[in-house]
Amino acid sequence: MDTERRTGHIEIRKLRKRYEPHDEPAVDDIDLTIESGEFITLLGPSGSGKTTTLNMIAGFVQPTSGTIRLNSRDLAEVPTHKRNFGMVFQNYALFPHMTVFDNVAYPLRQRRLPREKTRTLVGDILALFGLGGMESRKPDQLSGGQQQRVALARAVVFSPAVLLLDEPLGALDRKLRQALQAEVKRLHRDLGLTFVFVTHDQDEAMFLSDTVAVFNKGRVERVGTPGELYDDPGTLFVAGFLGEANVFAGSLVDPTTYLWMDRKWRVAGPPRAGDTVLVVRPEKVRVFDLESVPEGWNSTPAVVTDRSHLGAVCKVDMTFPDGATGSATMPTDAAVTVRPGESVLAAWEPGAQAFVQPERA
Ligand SMILES: Nc1ncnc2c1ncn2[C@@H]1O[C@H](COP(=O)(O)OP(=O)(O)OP(=O)(O)O)[C@@H](O)[C@H]1O
Repeated sequence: MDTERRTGHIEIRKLRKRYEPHDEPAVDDIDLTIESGEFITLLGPSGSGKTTTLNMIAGFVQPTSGTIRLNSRDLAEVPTHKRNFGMVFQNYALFPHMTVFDNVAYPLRQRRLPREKTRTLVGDILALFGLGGMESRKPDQLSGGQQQRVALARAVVFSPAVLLLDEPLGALDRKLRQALQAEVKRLHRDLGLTFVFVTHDQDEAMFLSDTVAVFNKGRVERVGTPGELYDDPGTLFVAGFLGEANVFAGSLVDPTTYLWMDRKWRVAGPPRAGDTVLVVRPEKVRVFDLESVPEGWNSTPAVVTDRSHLGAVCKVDMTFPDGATGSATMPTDAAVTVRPGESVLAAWEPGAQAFVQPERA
């Protein structure tokens, strides 16, 4: 079987990159399996090693050690142009002197496809991207969004095994970015191709991906579906990077009781070993008058510092007795009447809290 024609299944094992002369590796022994046809996003802050990882998959950067396999084949000796990967980057990198048609036809001509076949494939893919009728324009006669559509069309026209995307929408304004996100998602559904997408934008990652791999300081801190990572982030870093979290660092006194300051809270399910920090998402927190918390809920006193109307939701910012800040969000019509300066009880159901590992040094 011609393995390179299949949609790509990628296996990354003990992959490491250390750039000379730095001591700290940019990518530190990561393991990651990318399923065939999956949309995976490498998400993390600037400098966490996402682009280095993508560039090692692409073949632009030589790993210091470790292996990358595509459909079981070790890519160590396979040069970039033989990996059969489509690529899209933030800066469109279209050929400025070529027309839209020639830009998109370029990878097919390189592969010496017959002229008629090239014409058909380019026509089909331009239609898919809503670029019909623009064949003879040059890139500088297109908007930013259209240029990025051409770049996407060029990256998938030759049916690659995998599409690699490095912050492809980073240069676009918010509205356009959202429109293109929807197109990228549709494209993935239509093509059934493996997508590996790099971003530092958590909302973009959550919206697009089947699976998110969260990078922190050169390591993959956690891998899961957006829902899994949000509800059970596993580490304090992931809890804070994917959404907001109220953080309480106390201790488990017995399997059903968590002690924080002088508060004793109920534990719904026993935490995993090492998961010592309790986190609660703001939308799980409700704010009550003192002494009126529902039976069985966990609660802490708090002082309201701000209340803001965010359209669909209302956000209440608070300070807790340990001096930490936190928040609660609730539907605007939940009739919250609290005012800054007021003392309240912030409360949640035990099932709504999660336990995570503290931040690693
Ligand atoms: N060519 C290079 N030479 C030396 N150091 C590099 C090189 N490329 C990246 N680095 C360093 O490796 C680390 C990881 O960078 P990388 O670009 O992979 O991170 P990233 O998560 O993609 O961040 P960003 O979103 O800012 O690109 C950083 O500390 C960076 O400074």
